[in-house]
Amino acid sequence: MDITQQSTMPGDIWNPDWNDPFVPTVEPNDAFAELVSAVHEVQEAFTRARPTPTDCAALATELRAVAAKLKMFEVGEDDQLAGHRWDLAGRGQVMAPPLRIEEVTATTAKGRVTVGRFHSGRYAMNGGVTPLIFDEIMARLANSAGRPWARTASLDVDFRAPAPLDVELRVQAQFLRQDGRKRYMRGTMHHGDVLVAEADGLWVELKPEQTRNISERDTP
Ligand SMILES: CCCCCCCC(=O)SCCNC(=O)CCNC(=O)[C@H](O)C(C)(C)COP(=O)(O)OP(=O)(O)OC[C@H]1O[C@@H](n2cnc3c(N)ncnc32)[C@H](O)[C@@H]1OP(=O)(O)O
Repeated sequence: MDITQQSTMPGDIWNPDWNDPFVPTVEPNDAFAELVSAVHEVQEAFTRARPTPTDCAALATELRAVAAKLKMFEVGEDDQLAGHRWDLAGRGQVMAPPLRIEEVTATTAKGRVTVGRFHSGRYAMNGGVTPLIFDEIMARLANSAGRPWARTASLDVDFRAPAPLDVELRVQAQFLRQDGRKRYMRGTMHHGDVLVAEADGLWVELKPEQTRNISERDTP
């Protein structure tokens, strides 16, 4: 796939016309999506395993061989695929929980996420993972509807109930108000009817000199 075309594809959430109905653009033979899925499988299998020392050594050698192969394709951050595939859950960023954002309006965003043991604290979602999910959905909303770029200035998360693993959680964000360059956002995460976490966040619109490193491909 030609990565230079990524920022203009219909499913690109930063596209200025993106308030049109969201159409995921995963292609039938999407090899990069396959690779992301394979990395996720490694992460989950690694987390669940208790290999012997001999097997650890052999596996480390195999994984280093994979890393060496990937290094042959290294590009600059603007050109990498990970994090730039807006149509994939988690944007193809393998550290991120696989949040699938399903709907964004000018004032609301909705998504779903299921995490496994890789993102576990102890029989529940790790407390550092929940803010990752809120940051992702609230940042998308903060930067939607053609608004100029803003970065997260503060994110305050309240953990109301353990967030279970291996089941779907619903995540929502709401644009509360704008005050000059400040955009106030609110987020909630539910398992069924149970509120598992909620968040308040502040996004601050960037001044021109603060957008120097933002690539053309990421500009709404
Ligand atoms: C590549 C682009 C990606 C963009 C989306 C990706 C989402 C992200 O994950 S961003 C990564 C995490 N966030 C960051 O790295 C941001 C780091 N921080 C910064 O860059 C700066 O502090 C930044 C831009 C947020 C604000 O700095 P600056 O522009 O100098 O703000 P400043 O003029 O001091 O303050 C503006 C207003 O915001 C308020 N404010 C700023 N920070 C805070 C804060 N943490 N808490 C409360 N209020 C704050 C100020 O009080 C001020 O309010 P008022 O206008 O009423 O006086």
